[in-house]
Amino acid sequence: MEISVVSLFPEMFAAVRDYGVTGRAVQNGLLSIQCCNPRDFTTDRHQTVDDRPYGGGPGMVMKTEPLQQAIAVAKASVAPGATVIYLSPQGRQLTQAGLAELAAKPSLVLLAGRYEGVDERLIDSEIDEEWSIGDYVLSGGELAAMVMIDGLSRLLPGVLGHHLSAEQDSFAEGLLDCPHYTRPEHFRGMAVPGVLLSGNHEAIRRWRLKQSLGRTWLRRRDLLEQVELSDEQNKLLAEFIRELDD
Ligand SMILES: NC(=O)c1ccc(NCc2ccccc2N2CCOCC2)nc1
Repeated sequence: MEISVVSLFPEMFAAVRDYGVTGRAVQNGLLSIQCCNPRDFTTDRHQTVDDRPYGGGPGMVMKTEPLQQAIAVAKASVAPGATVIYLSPQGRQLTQAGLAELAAKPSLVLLAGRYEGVDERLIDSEIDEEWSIGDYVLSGGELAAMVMIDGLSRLLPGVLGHHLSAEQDSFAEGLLDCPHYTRPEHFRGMAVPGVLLSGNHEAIRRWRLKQSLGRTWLRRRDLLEQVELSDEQNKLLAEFIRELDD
């Protein structure tokens, strides 16, 4: 997957390009992340990328010319047919399903806005999709772009070592994750659930599924309503709920 980001702060993207799962994906050639800075496309002495808003009001708006030139260069630096995405609070809410859609695309250009945002005419003429990582306001689109990059890169073939962890990613099934444990076996007087020490992989699979179902029921009933449960899942959830009263 080729990604080119348009941002006034390209150095920020070291956080995904140089570390962890995404950093390894870049090293293995499974992901490429390039940056294009609109400031490099200014012609005035002050390298102006923003201007006062028509209609008055606080803050500044990002100018169209530097952005359109940066977007043109960004599109030219990735495979043709790139989807141009704008990260903003006004966008479509990003979910695991949305990430799966994005991970299937050959290339992306991500526009990270600053100031109070971008001239609407730039959005109308250059942006294919507007996405939001959640209902909150950030100082810029860079962190939202990195959240999207991280989430979709985990879905690229070959990025996660044991593919199972992506499949077992309970969020991929629409459920919350089960609890996890590692050594020591006793910590502050708390033991590890016995089933996890049993070596009985089928019992462990059922226990983990039951925990995912139960946690989703307790913490995110809204997610559970979107999931079609199998007979086994319904049975395990009923057991979990019954055991709550014990
Ligand atoms: N939820 C998200 O995905 C998200 C994304 C970006 C973002 N901020 C950059 C931004 C981008 C577009 C429009 C306005 C703004 N803002 C600029 C700073 O002032 C507030 C408005 N915030 C939250």
